[in-house]
Amino acid sequence: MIRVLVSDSMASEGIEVFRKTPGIEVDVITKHTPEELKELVASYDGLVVRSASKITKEILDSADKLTVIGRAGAGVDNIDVEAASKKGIVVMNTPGGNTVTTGEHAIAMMLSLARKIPQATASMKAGKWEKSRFMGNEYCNKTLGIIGIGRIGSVVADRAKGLKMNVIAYDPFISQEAAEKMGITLASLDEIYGSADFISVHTPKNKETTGMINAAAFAKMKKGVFVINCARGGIVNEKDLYDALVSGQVAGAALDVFEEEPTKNIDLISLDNVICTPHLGASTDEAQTTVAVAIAEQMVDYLLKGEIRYAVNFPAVSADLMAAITPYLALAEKLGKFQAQIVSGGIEEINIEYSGEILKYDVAPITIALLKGLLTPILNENVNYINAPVIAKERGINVKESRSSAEGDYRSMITLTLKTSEGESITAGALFGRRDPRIVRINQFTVDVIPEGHLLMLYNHDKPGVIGNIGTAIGSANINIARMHWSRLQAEQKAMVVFSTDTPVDAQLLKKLKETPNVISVQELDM
Ligand SMILES: NC(=O)C1=CN([C@@H]2O[C@H](COP(=O)(O)OP(=O)(O)OC[C@H]3O[C@@H](n4cnc5c(N)ncnc54)[C@H](O)[C@@H]3O)[C@@H](O)[C@H]2O)C=CC1
Ligand SMILES: O=C(O)CCC(=O)C(=O)O
Repeated sequence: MIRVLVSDSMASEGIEVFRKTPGIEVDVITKHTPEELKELVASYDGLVVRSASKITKEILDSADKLTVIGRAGAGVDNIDVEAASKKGIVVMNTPGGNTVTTGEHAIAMMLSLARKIPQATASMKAGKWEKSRFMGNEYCNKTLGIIGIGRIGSVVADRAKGLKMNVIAYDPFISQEAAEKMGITLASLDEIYGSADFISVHTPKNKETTGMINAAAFAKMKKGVFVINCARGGIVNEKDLYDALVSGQVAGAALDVFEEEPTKNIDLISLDNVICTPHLGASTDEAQTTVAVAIAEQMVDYLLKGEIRYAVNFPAVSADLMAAITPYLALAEKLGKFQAQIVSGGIEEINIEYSGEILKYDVAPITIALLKGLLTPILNENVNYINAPVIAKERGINVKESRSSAEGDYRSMITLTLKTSEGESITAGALFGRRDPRIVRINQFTVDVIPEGHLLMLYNHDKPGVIGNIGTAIGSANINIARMHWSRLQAEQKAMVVFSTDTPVDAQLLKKLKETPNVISVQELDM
């Protein structure tokens, strides 16, 4: 039975998806300390979180069964994705499922902030009628500066335009053309700071954005600016924000997210000009149902069929793309596995050259399959599509992809060049009949080897009688030869032969083959 743990509160519709799937058992345990969670995850195959559970490396250390973590939402900064990848765990999220809801929350926060609605509500509930205390500001014709114009940022921009605001945005990863399509003017950060009356942050939290809105940024902003953060705590430095709010440089702040959650920064949230919500950006019935069902369906498909959708640590592969590239994935994995067994020395660089029809597709997953095949025979650890690139990086292996438009003998070809501490070695693979993997080149030799089962590869001097002697030795060891392919370099008087045998070759026969006259080297390969 496949076991899934839901460790944060999640809409019942999502839990139902797991419950009604035969072969899957789901537990919902939302109250736990980090130590308890660490103990819990050890016995589950899948884990669903929102933002409350912090999935650290320490927690993952005990997660030996875990193959997938699903985030019912967008941000995965509460998950140590690198540690998960290293363990071969897929991390998936549901981008888009709560976009509109969170964009609406940012707008609601902006409107409430400038019209002091929460403060006025609290005052009235305290029995007061303080009409002159809560003088507000109009939005019409004011400038809204959006930092990060992705999914949520663009919803905010769209709604703000409806409020007749002048919208400008900073996002180094969005082209002018894409911004124009959204009807938004791109600006530099300094231009935003210098001209915006409202600034709303919608970037992910990462090394570049952490602390991005700090004292230096506040100093550049227009005096009396309003700041809204419904993205992630820590993008706006809370200490610097406090100072800017107290000095009046910032007229007000609307915060949904905090450096620490639940926040202990009571000084900040107690300020009169701060309004706040406890990370409610995505909290609508609609969004929670959507993300819960989406993540449960994605996880079920992964756990039962190995289908990967919206993984943050694996390239996006649609069902159509997957169907088209599956034979290439198999070929790349075989090629990597073959090459790993014939090279010697520590691998320093891998160069993968793609040519032919394969170039129609995104080759990123094919490269990962090749790395998986290559690293599997070399390492004791369990290598999969998720951790293969991480392991290669950790081992200092430089992975290069290139594309060749040269017309070759095959519809598609993958050529793998390995640079090791002992030299360079090249193999190439192609598909036979568009489906069946073949090794078509081993260094200077042109071959046609089916990379399957037990292979025995011999280099020899190109002299009469060698193949006969080898065949006799194999036959006398009672090993049946299923296939045989040989190739020669006439000018160099060298040849190679690859046998496919029904059973593995033992050490005694290997020794005997190595001692056979004119045999240069012998290698057995397990495919
Ligand atoms: N408060 C809440 O409940 C929720 C918060 N979020 C948060 O909202 C944020 C945005 O989410 P989405 O729009 O879905 O993400 P997205 O990935 O669609 O958009 C993020 C945008 O930020 C831009 N960006 C990245 N680095 C930047 C930088 N240094 N400067 C300026 N722009 C930069 C990217 O190019 C991208 O366009 C994330 O932090 C996410 O975690 C998301 C959902 C709910
Ligand atoms: O699950 C939640 O309530 C928070 C959503 C969120 O922050 C996200 O999706 O990034």
